[in-house]
Amino acid sequence: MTTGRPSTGRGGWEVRCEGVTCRYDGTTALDGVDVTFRPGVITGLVGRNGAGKSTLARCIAAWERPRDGRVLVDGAPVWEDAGRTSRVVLAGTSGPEVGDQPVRVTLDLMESLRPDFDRDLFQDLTARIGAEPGPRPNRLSTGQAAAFRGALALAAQAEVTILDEVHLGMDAVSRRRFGRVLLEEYVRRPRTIIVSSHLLDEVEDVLEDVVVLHRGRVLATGSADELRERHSRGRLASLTDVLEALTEEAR
Ligand SMILES: Nc1ncnc2c1ncn2[C@@H]1O[C@H](COP(=O)(O)OP(=O)(O)OP(=O)(O)O)[C@@H](O)[C@H]1O
Repeated sequence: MTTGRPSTGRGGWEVRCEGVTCRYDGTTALDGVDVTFRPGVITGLVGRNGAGKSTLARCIAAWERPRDGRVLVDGAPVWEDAGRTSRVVLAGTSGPEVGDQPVRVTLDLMESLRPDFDRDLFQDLTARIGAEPGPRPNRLSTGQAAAFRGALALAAQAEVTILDEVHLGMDAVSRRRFGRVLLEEYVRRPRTIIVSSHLLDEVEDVLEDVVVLHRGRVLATGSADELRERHSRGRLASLTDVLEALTEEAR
């Protein structure tokens, strides 16, 4: 797609980053990032601490405007395009919840901002993950809040869904259930999913593509299987092995 009008297909939208550069007072968080996330594919955005993953996630979701370059979602710039921003959802370590208000206020907000947000699906997802939403979001523990945000993001049924360390704080059972629910929802309604997590061993099985960031630059992209095979020495490499090898080479 190259027109300004978003496509209405249900398979998820392509995300293309062209020369995306972001700086914070002397720190270059992203340095000319050129990368494409394929539509309808689950891609892992991986990298060591400070690599720029969260900054890239925020640029894709139009929470942050790159100093240079641009992010194209479904072929057109995402920045200040409500038809696109409403269909790119980012769940991270902070979220859209209205902490000190009853949960229904957050659900009302999601319904007004996200065209395909489904309240019943949200309730169903929290039950499947085993995370009761509680009376108010600010009374949730770290892990409960993470599961709450993950369920909100999936219930938005957005064409582009970004999960940035959404697993952080979830206990092992919640992480396993969330992973299962993520796949079930993806199969039920395919969309473009970008997953950033340091728990690579736990998420790597669901990743089809991988983008490796290092010091604000793209070190490698490709299918997860290709990258694992390329870095295998006698035994099949894990994504942690791939990340270690690539970032050592780049030192
Ligand atoms: N608001 C900010 N102000 C100043 N520097 C920032 C800010 N946000 C990020 N940075 C810097 O930008 C760089 C990239 O940070 P970012 O959070 O995107 O990395 P990350 O890959 O998500 O890291 P982690 O895996 O540790 O969460 C880091 O050097 C970080 O210190």
